[in-house]
Amino acid sequence: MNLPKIYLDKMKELLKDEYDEFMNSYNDGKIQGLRVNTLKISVEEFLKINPFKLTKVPWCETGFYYEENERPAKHAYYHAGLYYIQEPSAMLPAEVLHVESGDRVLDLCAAPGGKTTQIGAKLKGEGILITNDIKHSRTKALLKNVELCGIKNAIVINGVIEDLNRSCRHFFNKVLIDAPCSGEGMFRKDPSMVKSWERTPTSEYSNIQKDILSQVDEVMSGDSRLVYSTCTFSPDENEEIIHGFLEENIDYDTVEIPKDNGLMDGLSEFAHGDKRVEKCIRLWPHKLKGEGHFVAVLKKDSDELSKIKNKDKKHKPLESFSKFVEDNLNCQIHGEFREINENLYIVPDNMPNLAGIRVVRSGWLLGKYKKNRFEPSQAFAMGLTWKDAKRVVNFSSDDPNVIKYLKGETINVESEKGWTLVCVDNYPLGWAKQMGNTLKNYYPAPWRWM
Ligand SMILES: C[S@@+](CC[C@H](N)C(=O)[O-])C[C@H]1O[C@@H](n2cnc3c(N)ncnc32)[C@H](O)[C@@H]1O
Repeated sequence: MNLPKIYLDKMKELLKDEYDEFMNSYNDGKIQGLRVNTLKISVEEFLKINPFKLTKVPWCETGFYYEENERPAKHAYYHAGLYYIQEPSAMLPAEVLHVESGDRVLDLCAAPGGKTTQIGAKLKGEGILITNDIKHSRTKALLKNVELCGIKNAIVINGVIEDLNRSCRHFFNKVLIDAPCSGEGMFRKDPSMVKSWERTPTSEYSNIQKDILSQVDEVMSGDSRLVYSTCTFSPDENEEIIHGFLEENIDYDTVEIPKDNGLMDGLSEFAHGDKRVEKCIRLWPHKLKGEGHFVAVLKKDSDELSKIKNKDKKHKPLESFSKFVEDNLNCQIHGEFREINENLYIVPDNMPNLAGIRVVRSGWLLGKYKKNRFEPSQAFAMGLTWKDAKRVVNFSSDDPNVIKYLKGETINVESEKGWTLVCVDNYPLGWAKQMGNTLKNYYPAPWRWM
């Protein structure tokens, strides 16, 4: 691989006698992984039906390596949201955020949603996840991944941290900042990143990182955890940033994470000798099977209280939704219903007032009111199980009808008239409507198999 001299010199200074070992890692193949989505299936059940050759990622209980010749994104189980494809070192930040069901979590730099989908699974539908990206175009992929994985308690927004300072003051007990960075850990996986590295100095990223961190305390509750991560090796975007943050924020300290399986300490010599940064984690490609990452876990300890009151408002959905449930489902849908522009949602408990913020999605989108009818959404299908629907058409993963359905084509099968949940091996893919001998396809156009 052709790497810029200035980068190589920097790595020599950083790695000293490990430099050659690090450089040799560029000759290895890229490392690829998938993470089982436990909102849909347990790891144990997945391993029973798994069609790939997998080996365990040591630092993530749901993470697996797959072989270079496998194509898990082309399998029907991917389209049923049974797993998310994620580079293995990128699985660590959400693991060490220690999310528990019921937490109030912010994922600030979230698109396309690798860590958000991991956090969503850990919340198990309880609590709230506000997931944000500054780029509106990137929130589309984020939203799709939230829906595909069946996450019901996420609010997807498009903004910057200042937008949340008022509405979510001291609200979150877990915050992840997976910061924009110079991406030096991506060179092996995506050599085109080298060009963008050459165009943009690391100082441009470190300014953005400092700016984000200078405002994060406003949204953190008294007793809370902050994880900062990057996929770059550059200390000015890693240890130095954490050192600067700790100097400015006396309520915070770094948290020790057990470092086994090749996880290494942060480098204090590049942070004015600040020993606190040694508790940070470096994932080096020559020390473990991963492309590379930096992760800092910080704990805030102060007695600030969340300013958010629990609004105990219950809205009733319109009759046409109740009729849809009665006619088509075997289950009841519970939660706080909210109607926004003829769309019906269930919003997470304790949802803050996000007035003035560009909200892309407010929780679980159930569907749309069309005149006197209710039309269910794709997100609704992805948040159900096959047992919830009165009419199910179930294909096995090697049935050609699966691809036909994912391509948006009409399928010839006979079943009872009405809304039907189309499944692969009992895992929902989306809606169709049985009419005569055909299933009219409601798989959304932007999701279709190309
Ligand atoms: C490293 S990527 C995030 C990857 C993501 N966490 C994942 O796991 O899939 C960084 C993201 O931060 C976004 N970003 C850049 N500056 C930001 C800012 N000031 N506030 C919020 N997001 C920002 C970028 O658009 C980009 O999508």
